[in-house]
Amino acid sequence: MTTLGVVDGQVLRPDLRIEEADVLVDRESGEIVDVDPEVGASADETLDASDSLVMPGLVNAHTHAAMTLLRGYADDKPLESWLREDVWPAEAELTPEDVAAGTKLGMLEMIRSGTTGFVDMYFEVPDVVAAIDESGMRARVGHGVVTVGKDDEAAHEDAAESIAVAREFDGAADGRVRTAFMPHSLTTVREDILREYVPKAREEGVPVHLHVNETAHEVDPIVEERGVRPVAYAREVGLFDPESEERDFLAHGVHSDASEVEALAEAGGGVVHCPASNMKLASGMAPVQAMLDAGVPVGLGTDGAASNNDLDLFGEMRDAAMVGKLASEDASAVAAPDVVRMATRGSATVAGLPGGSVEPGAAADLAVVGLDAPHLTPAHDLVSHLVYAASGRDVRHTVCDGRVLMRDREVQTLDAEAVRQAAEERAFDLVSRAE
Ligand SMILES: N[C@@H](CCSC[C@H]1O[C@@H](n2cnc3c(=O)[nH]cnc32)[C@H](O)[C@@H]1O)C(=O)O
Ligand SMILES: [Zn+2]
Repeated sequence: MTTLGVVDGQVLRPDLRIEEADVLVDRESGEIVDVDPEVGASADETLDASDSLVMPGLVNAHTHAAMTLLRGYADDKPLESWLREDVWPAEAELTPEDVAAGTKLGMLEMIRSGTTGFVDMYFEVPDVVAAIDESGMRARVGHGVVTVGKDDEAAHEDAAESIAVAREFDGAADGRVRTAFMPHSLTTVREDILREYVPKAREEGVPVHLHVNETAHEVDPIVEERGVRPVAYAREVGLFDPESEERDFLAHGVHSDASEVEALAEAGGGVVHCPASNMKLASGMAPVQAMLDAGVPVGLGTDGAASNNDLDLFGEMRDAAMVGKLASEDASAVAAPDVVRMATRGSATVAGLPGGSVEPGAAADLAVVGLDAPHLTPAHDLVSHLVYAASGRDVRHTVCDGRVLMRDREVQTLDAEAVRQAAEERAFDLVSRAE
């Protein structure tokens, strides 16, 4: 066994207590071996965590990583016109090389801000997987299916591709890549396609991930046409099936009513809360406290960088706490400990990825947050600081699967300058083709 010791720090334990301890990691298995004072000093490789907090690596449970290329390209519009007028026309011009460059930029940003795992819905999945392999991160990926505006043959092709890439890449990058079938949403994918392909996802043993109840425009047509709410309709086509071994999970769930929250809790369906995107597109405020109270598994996601506009989960934690209180009209709602759980174990659970807790036997996915900064002084309560005062820029080191991805704010696996330059050139070229 070759070991990594994260030494001399304070450690955020699964019950959210803070302990002074080292974290000892087996680099080969990628697991945490021990969490105890002094156990890291004699490790083969060490990371200094003095004046720092060692916490689980954050998990971004819903994003479109390559959309970093469209960061700041079209702002201040609601979802439907933003997608149809700006985003989809630009995405129609994307090449596999563009997607690889955008995904790398997104991962660079995530590693720098302490994120070790993410869920990605996009296209050109083989190129996305190759980029993930290189970065050392962990992810659940899928090909997003849209059938609006497509003829029968093209709709089937798109859905079949989503199933095919889910089959091919599950377990790639030494097991760090998992997959899902990813229909875009209940209103952008036809019913017959859902009914035919959800069972195929079951046969492959992969979960289903999609956008649900993001805006009122996604609810009304379903209620009008079918007389049932979107989550009930989703269950009719085979989603969120409690008998299935895989946990299906939805992004947003903003306009979920009490019956839908209850149904998700009962079925074990996961929700990825994306507060910044929901505020920026004025989609609404998700009933997150009600979901937590009902026992729905809730994780946290940034959504794409074009509707956020960054991939920093620390900002997302702050937004989740703030908008959660506003939505509940209750300052005690969506409290800091709930939010930290959401961004770590909650997201890992919903996404079905390892990680999310610092304890022996858990995946060695870690973020080390520097505490010697004015905005983190005094340290009355570090859980509070993580949510209300810290930002991704405070992260010093990032570890995933036992491997150091960032040491002393230098990313080790990707060439930061080259990634930034390539993404910028490709982004400018992309939008000039789209105009
Ligand atoms: N194969 C599909 C691509 C779907 S990928 C996932 C899609 O989600 C879109 N997207 C990004 N953010 C959001 C959001 O907040 N709500 C809904 N869709 C989004 C994104 O632009 C991308 O087109 C096609 O041919 O168009
Ligand atoms: Zn999305």
